[in-house]
Amino acid sequence: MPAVEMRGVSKSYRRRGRPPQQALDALDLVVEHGGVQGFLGPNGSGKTTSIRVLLGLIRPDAGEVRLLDRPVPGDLPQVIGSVGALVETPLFFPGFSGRRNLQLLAEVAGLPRTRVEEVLETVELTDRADDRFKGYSLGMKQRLGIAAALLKSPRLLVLDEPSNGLDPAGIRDVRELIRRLGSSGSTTVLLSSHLLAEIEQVCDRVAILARGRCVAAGPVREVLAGRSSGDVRIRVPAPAEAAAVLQASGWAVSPAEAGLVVHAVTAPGEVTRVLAEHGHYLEELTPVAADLESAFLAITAEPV
Ligand SMILES: Nc1ncnc2c1ncn2[C@@H]1O[C@H](COP(=O)(O)OP(=O)(O)OP(=O)(O)O)[C@@H](O)[C@H]1O
Repeated sequence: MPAVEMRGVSKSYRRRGRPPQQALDALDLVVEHGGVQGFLGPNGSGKTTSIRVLLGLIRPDAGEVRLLDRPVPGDLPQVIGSVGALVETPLFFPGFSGRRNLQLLAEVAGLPRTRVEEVLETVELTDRADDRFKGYSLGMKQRLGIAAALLKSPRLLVLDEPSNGLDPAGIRDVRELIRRLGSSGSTTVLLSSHLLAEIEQVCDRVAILARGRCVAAGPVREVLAGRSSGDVRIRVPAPAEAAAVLQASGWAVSPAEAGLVVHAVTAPGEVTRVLAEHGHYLEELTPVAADLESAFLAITAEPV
């Protein structure tokens, strides 16, 4: 049973004097339990809308949504207690300490104070827990927000662009925290981001959104490996001569560090054969993986 299932979910926003804006277009999305699932897409691709539909904050026009195996919004009351979310900058009392703010939330939720200490520990704010919230850095404020979302020991934690607006140290701390949460085994983390590096560093799996649709999904490595650039890097003892041989056989070749890159190769064995026929024996041949940036651009640019 997946943690999240969205099938054929559509949502348009009505706009005064203009045609409606289609934010989700028959979106299919499945998030399996455990680890960190990235939700990657350019601005306006529908990430926030999906999350708002998932949390029952807006109703979709069509489609089915299941959260922890319960239909949403129908069974939302039964399931929302197992979901923690940080969707906007959380509101805390600025003059109260981080600890006091969490204690108030815990009291409202009927949770023991020991839980406050546990989540402070998890987000590494114990040392600063008695300082006033208004004196916290943005990164600390964000980590306190994550602590608040963790109070209920959620099975699913939804974080919408948690690094937005943070300085590099804050970004690093939040990423480390998300990685730790994902590897704890008890919580599935759904992390939306438009930052490729963040997804690459933090996530186990990724779903890529473009124009309100999921255009690629799977383990981060597989989604990217499926987008190999078609280039191969080779090492030969005489690169200049080998390049001339390959060019004469119709390949585009460019020099690379310690060798050559042969472009748009469909059968690497052909490169080996042609070179061997001309007395050039390969020392190394490696496919060049598409870097994340170009894979992402290629995926989101494809017509769907
Ligand atoms: N309340 C709204 N009224 C009208 N259009 C909206 C509204 N909210 C979102 N949209 C539009 O729906 C589309 C999807 O927006 P959404 O915020 O879900 O995307 P996103 O991937 O989260 O982008 P971002 O990273 O910029 O927040 C965009 O074209 C956006 O302009």
